[in-house]
Amino acid sequence: MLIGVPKEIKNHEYRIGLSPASVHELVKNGHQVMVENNGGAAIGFDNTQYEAAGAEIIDDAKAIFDRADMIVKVKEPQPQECEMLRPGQLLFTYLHLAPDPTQTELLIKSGASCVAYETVTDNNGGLPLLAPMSEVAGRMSIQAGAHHLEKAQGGSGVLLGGVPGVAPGKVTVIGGGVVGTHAAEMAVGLGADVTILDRSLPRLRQLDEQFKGRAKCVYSTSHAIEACVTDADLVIGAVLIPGAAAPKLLTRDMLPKMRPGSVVADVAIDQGGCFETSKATTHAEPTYVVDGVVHYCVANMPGGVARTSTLALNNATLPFALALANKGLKQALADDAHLRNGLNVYSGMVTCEAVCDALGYDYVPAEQALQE
Ligand SMILES: NC(=O)C1=CN([C@@H]2O[C@H](COP(=O)(O)OP(=O)(O)OC[C@H]3O[C@@H](n4cnc5c(N)ncnc54)[C@H](O)[C@@H]3O)[C@@H](O)[C@H]2O)C=CC1
Ligand SMILES: CC(=O)C(=O)O
Ligand SMILES: [Mg+2]
Repeated sequence: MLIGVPKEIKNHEYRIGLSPASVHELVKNGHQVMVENNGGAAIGFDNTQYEAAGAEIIDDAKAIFDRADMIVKVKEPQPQECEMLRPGQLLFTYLHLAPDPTQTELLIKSGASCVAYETVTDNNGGLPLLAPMSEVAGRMSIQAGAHHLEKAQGGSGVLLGGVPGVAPGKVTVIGGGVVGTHAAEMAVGLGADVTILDRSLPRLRQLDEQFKGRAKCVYSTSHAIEACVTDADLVIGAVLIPGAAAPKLLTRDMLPKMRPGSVVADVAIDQGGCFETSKATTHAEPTYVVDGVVHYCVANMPGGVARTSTLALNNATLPFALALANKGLKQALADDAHLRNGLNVYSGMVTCEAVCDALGYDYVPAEQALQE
């Protein structure tokens, strides 16, 4: 198969779909890989490393989109990238379609087959291609939150760990999945006073076992969320209903009850955000203020630590990229129900039920779409 890896074009996005090691693996399996000129240069993967791994360096994205059977990316395709996709071409990347009607429409129009990292599943009920970036974003959210609590950044001037004689800052984490757990571990590590809310009792039991009293584990109701949020210095939004738009759990009326300069970091922003007042921001301008509360809503947080993130993402995506390249889309999806769950758009049909629910499309199950 001829595989194309364009350079990412989203604001401050320095990750790349395939690392040199992944290219080497695909080439060893008999495939050809095209990488855009300097696609990984910003994170120390220069053209010579890709060439040594067997890739061909291509000057512009258009030539890659024109020729490749499969495009491997990181972020959802931007409008100009969607325009370059063509019928039958395979796109393997994050999509986050439920909150994004424009991208969904463009992918339907393209006729391409679009497999979304974030809806591929595993045997344990997890999302193996989302997990590595959730680990990164969860850990980063505390770093970002601590930074924006500083006065010079518009924050309240609270040090999360406190000092002897001064109580630590309070961190509320809404959603105790991968993002939430990694956020809580970092916050606990800094010495903060941490509360995690989740609506899954089995998950709360696991968290209780893991944190052994170092974090409070609370059942998520709107009443509990309001009590924890209004007492917090830093709130992390980390809920997910796979494929679907995030529920709005932190509502606008709670903001005036928070201490001015408190920070809310909505990691779930790529699914539309779980705070009513969230709107996506970029690494260049990560925050804005509503009712005195600093909002951090960067939709591609792992792009900020792009080298670590590219390596972590490739560890998870490579086996699936290999399966798609070795077997072709139809056979790879027929053989693996978990990978099949990643198919969101196929030949103009929307094959992810949660996306159809959010955007009003007729749902065509992947099995049915693939037969047409
Ligand atoms: N902004 C960014 O750069 C990044 C964003 N993300 C996003 O972060 C979000 C969370 O991802 P993961 O932690 O991997 O998901 P996950 O599936 O591991 O965890 C989500 C948790 O939310 C809980 N939950 C659902 N409804 C809830 C409610 N009403 N109250 C409390 N908890 C509730 C679930 O029980 C689950 O434990 C996703 O939207 C993901 O796309 C992930 C990586 C990077
Ligand atoms: C998960 C995601 O959207 C990201 O890593 O940017
Ligand atoms: Mg994202």
